Amino acid sequence: MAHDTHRPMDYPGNLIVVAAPSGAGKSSLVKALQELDAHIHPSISHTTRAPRGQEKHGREYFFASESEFDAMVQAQAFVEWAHVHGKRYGTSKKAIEERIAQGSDVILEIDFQGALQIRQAFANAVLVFILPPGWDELRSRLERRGEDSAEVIEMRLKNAAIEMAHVSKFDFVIINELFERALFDLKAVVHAQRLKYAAQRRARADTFESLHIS
Ligand SMILES: Nc1nc2c(ncn2[C@@H]2O[C@H](COP(=O)(O)OP(=O)(O)O)[C@@H](O)[C@H]2O)c(=O)[nH]1
Ligand SMILES: Nc1ncnc2c1ncn2[C@@H]1O[C@H](COP(=O)(O)OP(=O)(O)O)[C@@H](O)[C@H]1O
Repeated sequence: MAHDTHRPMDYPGNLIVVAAPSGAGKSSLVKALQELDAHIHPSISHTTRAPRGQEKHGREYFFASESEFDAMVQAQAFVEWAHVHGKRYGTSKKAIEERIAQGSDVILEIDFQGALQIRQAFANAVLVFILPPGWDELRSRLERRGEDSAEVIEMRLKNAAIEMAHVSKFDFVIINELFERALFDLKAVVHAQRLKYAAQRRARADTFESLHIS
C-alpha cells in the first residue's frame, strides 16, 4: 500500500519480520528474544489505535491521530502500512533504515499485509509466522490478556482466520505452544538468517576463507 519502489538488498543489517494472529504470543516472544539478544532492535510502528493500559508513546508504538497518519502517508514516510482490525498501522522508514544501514538487526512485529510489503522492499528480509496451538487457546490467551473488549476479541478471532490463510507465503512457521520451545525456534531463525547473509556478504567480498563464522 505504501510504496512502489524495490530496493537493492545490500544493507549490512538483517530484517526479521514476525506476524501472527492477535493473541498468538508474538509480542511476548519478541520481547523475550530482545532480552536475550542485544543486537536486535525493535521497529516502533505508528498506529491510529488507542494506547492500552501500560503502553507508552514511543515505546510500544507511536500513537497517531488519523490526520497525523494521513500526513505521513502523503509524505511517503512509511515503508509499509495497512488497515488492521479497523485501525491503521505502519512502519516508518525512520524506524528501520538507519539501523540496518549501520549494521544492526531490526525486528518488525507487523501483520501479514505489511510483511508482504516489506518483502517487496527488502528482498532479504526473513518472514516468520507465529501460530497458536489452536482456536480455543487463542481465544483464552486474548481473554487472559484482558486488554481488549469482548467485541474487539471477536473481531480479532475472525481476522485470525483470514491472516492464517497467508501462512504459506512466509519463510518459517513457529507454533507457540510451549513458550520456551517457540523462543528457541525464533532464535534459530535469527541465527540462520545472520549466518546466511554474513556468508553471502563475505563471499561477495571474495574472502572465501572467512566463511567460518563464529
Ligand atoms: N502492517 C502493519 N501491521 C502492524 C504494524 N504494527 C503492528 N501491526 C499489527 O497490527 C496488529 C494489531 O496489533 P496490536 O493492536 O498491537 O494488537 P496485538 O497484536 O493483539 O498485540 C498485529 O497483527 C500487529 O502485528 C505495522 O507497523 N504495520
Ligand atoms: N506459549 C504461551 N503459552 C501460554 N500463554 C502465552 C504463551 N505465549 C504468550 N502467552 C500469553 O498470551 C497472551 C497474548 O500474548 P501476546 O504476546 O500479547 O500476543 P500478540 O502480541 O501475538 O497479540 C499474553 O497474555 C501472553 O502472556
